[in-house]
Amino acid sequence: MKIGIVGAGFVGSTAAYAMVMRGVGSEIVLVDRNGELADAQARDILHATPFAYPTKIRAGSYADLDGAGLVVLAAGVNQKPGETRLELLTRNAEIFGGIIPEVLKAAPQTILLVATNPVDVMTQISTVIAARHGVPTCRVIGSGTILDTARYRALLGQHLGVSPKSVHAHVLGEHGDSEVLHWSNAEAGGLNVAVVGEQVGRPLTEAVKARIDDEVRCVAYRIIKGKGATWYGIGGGLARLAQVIANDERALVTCSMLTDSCLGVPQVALSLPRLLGAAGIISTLTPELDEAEAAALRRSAEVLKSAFDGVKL
Ligand SMILES: NC(=O)C1=CN([C@@H]2O[C@H](COP(=O)(O)OP(=O)(O)OC[C@H]3O[C@@H](n4cnc5c(N)ncnc54)[C@H](O)[C@@H]3O)[C@@H](O)[C@H]2O)C=CC1
Ligand SMILES: CC(=O)C(=O)O
Repeated sequence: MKIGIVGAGFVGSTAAYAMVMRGVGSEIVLVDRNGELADAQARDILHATPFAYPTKIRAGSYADLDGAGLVVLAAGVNQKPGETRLELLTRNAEIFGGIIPEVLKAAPQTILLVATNPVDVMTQISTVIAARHGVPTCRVIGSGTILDTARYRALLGQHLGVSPKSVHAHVLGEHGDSEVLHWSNAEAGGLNVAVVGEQVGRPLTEAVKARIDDEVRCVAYRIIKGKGATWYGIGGGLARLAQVIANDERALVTCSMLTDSCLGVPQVALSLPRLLGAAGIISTLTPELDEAEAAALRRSAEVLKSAFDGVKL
């Protein structure tokens, strides 16, 4: 599959690198308004191909996205220290208004995978713009909480002393401050993580749960304070989503998509467990939530809906 990446900064270039290291895609084209940057990133990543997979990678223009089955959108501004994702909205919405028609002119059949923040609202904006070009909703995907879910699994695995790959736990709702860690259904080895914690002698006390919640929800602010931006986690997550699509895996992932109704909130893009394959999102699962989780998810949906409703399109 040919993959395009628009935005060759930290996120776009790391996604390309992670795809090459995983052998995802036969050809990758990097597009950026800073052509020199895109070219430099492509050349640097090309030099890693002998250690990974023989992916063809180069910089190009929008026209070079012709035939791409997937285009990752990672262009736009990122957060400065202390800034929330939602504060990026006006600037990035304007940028997407210019980018998406160009992408779809070259690759009308492509799946769009949005990474730019605030990713859920940007996914909803992309869905509206893409629909004007005949693209169905299921082909506009936001990376959503793929990253937060990875953070959650990594921290749970670290606490329990088990591989994060054996931990099945999800973050739902916004990729951002109002996100919801789904504790009541988090499991490892077929058991609830609370039971696993007791059995391995590493109980998930309220204090431990609060620490994990805070780290998942707030770690991006800490990383941005320390190194200016985040890129490895999301780069890995975007490569994984691209792999699922390229291989038609029908994997269940938490990612964002415009959703008809979430707990009574209509027409909102947010993350839920979604079945993903070559045609995009095939279906959505309704999670079993306790009362507090359901209330938190509804609040998260309301935050996103009200942010989207404030956008002029
Ligand atoms: N969804 C997620 O989990 C995550 C999302 N992000 C978001 O990803 C986005 C990109 O972040 P970084 O890569 O760190 O930023 P960056 O500044 O390193 O890269 C952004 C790139 O977009 C390019 N660009 C800007 N306007 C453009 C246009 N009109 N056409 C083509 N290219 C354009 C810039 O030249 C720049 O190279 C931000 O919105 C950031 O908040 C970052 C981390 C995680
Ligand atoms: C920046 C961002 O969205 C993250 O690392 O979660």
